[in-house]
Amino acid sequence: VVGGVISPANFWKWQVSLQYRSGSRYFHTCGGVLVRRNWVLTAAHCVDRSRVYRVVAGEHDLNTQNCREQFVSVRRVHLHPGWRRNLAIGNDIALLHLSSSVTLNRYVTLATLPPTDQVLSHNYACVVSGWGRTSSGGSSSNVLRHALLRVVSYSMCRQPSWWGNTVNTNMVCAGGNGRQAGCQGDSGGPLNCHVGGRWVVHGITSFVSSRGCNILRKPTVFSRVSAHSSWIRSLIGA
Ligand SMILES: C[C@H](NC(=O)[C@H](CCCC[NH3+])NC(=O)C(F)(F)F)C(=O)Nc1ccc(C(F)(F)F)cc1
Repeated sequence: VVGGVISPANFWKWQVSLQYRSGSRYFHTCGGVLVRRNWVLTAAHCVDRSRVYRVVAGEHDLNTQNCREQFVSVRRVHLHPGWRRNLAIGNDIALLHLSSSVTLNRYVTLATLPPTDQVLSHNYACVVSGWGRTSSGGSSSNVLRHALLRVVSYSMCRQPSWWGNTVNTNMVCAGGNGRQAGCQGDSGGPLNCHVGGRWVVHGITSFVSSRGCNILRKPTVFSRVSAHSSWIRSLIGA
């Protein structure tokens, strides 16, 4: 996250770290969102390589361990059937079936998902969270960070000087002010929006400009969760 702050520990209780094994160690590669005790929502581009994955719930500082973290392996990766490995086509979303269920407690809770096809209006204030880079081309963060990003309407996001036809209606654009942004390593994590008195995950972090993360008029682009309700429900139930 670029232009953000360090999150209070375990504030985003549905945020998980998605990690892959290399040798005998695991490395953070993406964020994820806990949607059931044994299901995690993430970005398809995070998991479309055959690797051994695990998720860590209750995580804050990737470099320290306390009693709050829960480490769970991934039993099966379900890529969205419409994922074509082209960010512009979209469907950059996947569900991870965990090998066991995490324990819900004061550090780990389930995300609230939006009603089908709910679209937030232009300028609605949301928050992106993650352990990704803190500047374009910079290093990632050991501690969870977040930044305020305002929703950019689809009509504005689709303007030629913005994202043009790289974005479609199954995506949410947010930010683009040249200061705050998601960045590499935040992929798969949540766009958290406070709606009706509670935090709701409206987006799954998908892409930023290849010219940099916090580029003016290139908002961070998220898979719109409310566009994928039926697919999500078909796997995790109502
Ligand atoms: C460097 C930049 N990285 C990204 O946007 C990566 C996803 C990369 C997946 C493939 N390895 N996502 C992020 O950095 C995220 F954290 F913001 F989500 C990028 O590739 N941007 C990009 C590439 C292609 C297109 C498209 F083809 F759709 F025009 C749009 C953006």
